[in-house]
Amino acid sequence: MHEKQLMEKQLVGARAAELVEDGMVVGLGTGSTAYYMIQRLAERVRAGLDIACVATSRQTHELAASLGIRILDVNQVEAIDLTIDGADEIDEHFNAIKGGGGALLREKIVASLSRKVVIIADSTKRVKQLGKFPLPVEIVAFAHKHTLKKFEQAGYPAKIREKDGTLFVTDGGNHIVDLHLGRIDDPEGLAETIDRMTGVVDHGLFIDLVHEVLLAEDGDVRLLKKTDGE
Ligand SMILES: O=C(CO)[C@H](O)[C@H](O)COP(=O)(O)O
Repeated sequence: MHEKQLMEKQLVGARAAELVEDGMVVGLGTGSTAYYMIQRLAERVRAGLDIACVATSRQTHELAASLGIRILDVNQVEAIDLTIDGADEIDEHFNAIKGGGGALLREKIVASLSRKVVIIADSTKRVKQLGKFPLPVEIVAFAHKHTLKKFEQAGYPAKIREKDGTLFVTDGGNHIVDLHLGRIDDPEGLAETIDRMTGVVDHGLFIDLVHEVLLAEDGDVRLLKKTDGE
């Protein structure tokens, strides 16, 4: 990772933690940008901020709990006031690709339960068109080779994700297929097509789930709102 990108992640992560208010139920995202948000949030909790959080991955749960942040099971909360999460790509319509870290399913569930979703992004994440970043799709382990083949037969260059020489396993016990599409002309249509495929649990296309983007750019942070026509 370039130094500039790292600094932007730190900057935007720390700034995002300031969006959290006393009494909120907060959804904590996953990834390196979320890491910096959680670090700053923990400082605020130690200084007296009273919040409860739900985590989008085991990794985030462990990190936040180790820093003294109160984590609830998602079934214990009625709703989530604010979720702050990273993204692999975010376009002008606030559609995103997520799941680079393999947490897309819980991330999408938590986002769908949230009153407000804010994506925290370094400047490399903002794109005109989605698709350069491989689109992660979570598939069940059963018959995964056949599901992979179906993606290829449908014309989507697909690669099953591996980690340390074995298949990557998500928090839900599933596998991930990364679709190397290059560009996605119709995110909504693609999302519907993938949703219909047997063996698919969910995919990393986040359509109409994001309300705001906190974007690091030129050494500063800008809050973009969907109502701005973004
Ligand atoms: O979707 C995610 C994990 O599943 C992450 O939010 C996404 O990969 C961005 O990660 P990072 O902040 O490390 O660039």
